[in-house]
Amino acid sequence: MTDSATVVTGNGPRKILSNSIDLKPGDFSSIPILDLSLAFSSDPSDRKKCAETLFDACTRVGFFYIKNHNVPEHIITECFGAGKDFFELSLEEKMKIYIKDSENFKGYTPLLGENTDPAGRGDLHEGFDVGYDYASEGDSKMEGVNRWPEALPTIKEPVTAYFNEMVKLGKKLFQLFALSLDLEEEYFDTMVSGKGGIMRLLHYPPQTDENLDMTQLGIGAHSDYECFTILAQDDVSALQVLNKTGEWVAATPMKGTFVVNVGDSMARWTNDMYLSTIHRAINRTGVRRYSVPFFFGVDYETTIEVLESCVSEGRPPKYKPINAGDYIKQRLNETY
Ligand SMILES: O=C(O)CCC(=O)C(=O)O
Ligand SMILES: [Fe+2]
Repeated sequence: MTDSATVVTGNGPRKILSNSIDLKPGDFSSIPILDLSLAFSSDPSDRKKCAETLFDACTRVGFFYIKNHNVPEHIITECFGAGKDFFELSLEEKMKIYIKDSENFKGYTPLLGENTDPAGRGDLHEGFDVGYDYASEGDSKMEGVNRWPEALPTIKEPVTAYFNEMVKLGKKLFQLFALSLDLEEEYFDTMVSGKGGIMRLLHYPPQTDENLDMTQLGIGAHSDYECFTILAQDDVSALQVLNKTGEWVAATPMKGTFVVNVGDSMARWTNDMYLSTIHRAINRTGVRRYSVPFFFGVDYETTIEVLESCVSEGRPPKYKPINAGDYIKQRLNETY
């Protein structure tokens, strides 16, 4: 195994310095925490202060925790419960809604069914993908209904409730991103109906040291495609974030928080001022791990173009305008 590797991102290949399994402190050795109670304050100067912390986190790390996010605890617990029940179904039941039988990337991905890192042998997780639930109408690029397991219809309600909470929270975060970029707080409002959200229930079985191999991780090194991801994790540690010196930093689960990270689409909007940081997950704990990432982006008809506030003489636009739907669909096609 060489010490460096190349990770394919939505914005081109990126060389990473360290391909080792070890965790070490590097240029950032911890992930900042954002207190969202300031973002919910009626005082604009509180919201601006929160946006400044977000700016620091996005330009320096690309990852941050959020606390005081206002998502009711029971909605999160019930969604994790639905995930556990789903993954306990037989493979035969789960394969009835196999993601590759769907034209719009909804349904089940079995173990090793996905290969986040093209150099890897497949990811050691299984997943269930859910999107905005609207009947086929209009010409949106990712239109379509969700696919629920016939044998477990009860999961629809808690999963949908969680999805709707994430849309609410995501819209709030978009306002904070706008403020942090010196835009009107409402700048993204008309572009984020929630239809550009993708949610995944994930299950990572434990990996023992004997079968641990750099070509087969829980999820291989990658960047996310959308604007940002809101991740709920249980209390089992697995997520690691790559810093600029090539070292992996653990995003240890913290009670009452979500982990948020910048994705490739936001990197484009911001001319790479905001970092779409590479990350991976390895579950070496000996117990099962469950997580729920929610990838939030602008509606698929939106044009993603470098924001004026992120361009200067010394920093000309690095990216051409691109249609959000085409961009995301292309990335999903590369993964599945
Ligand atoms: O499960 C995790 O901790 C991370 C998942 C992730 O990075 C992804 O699905 O893109
Ligand atoms: Fe990710």
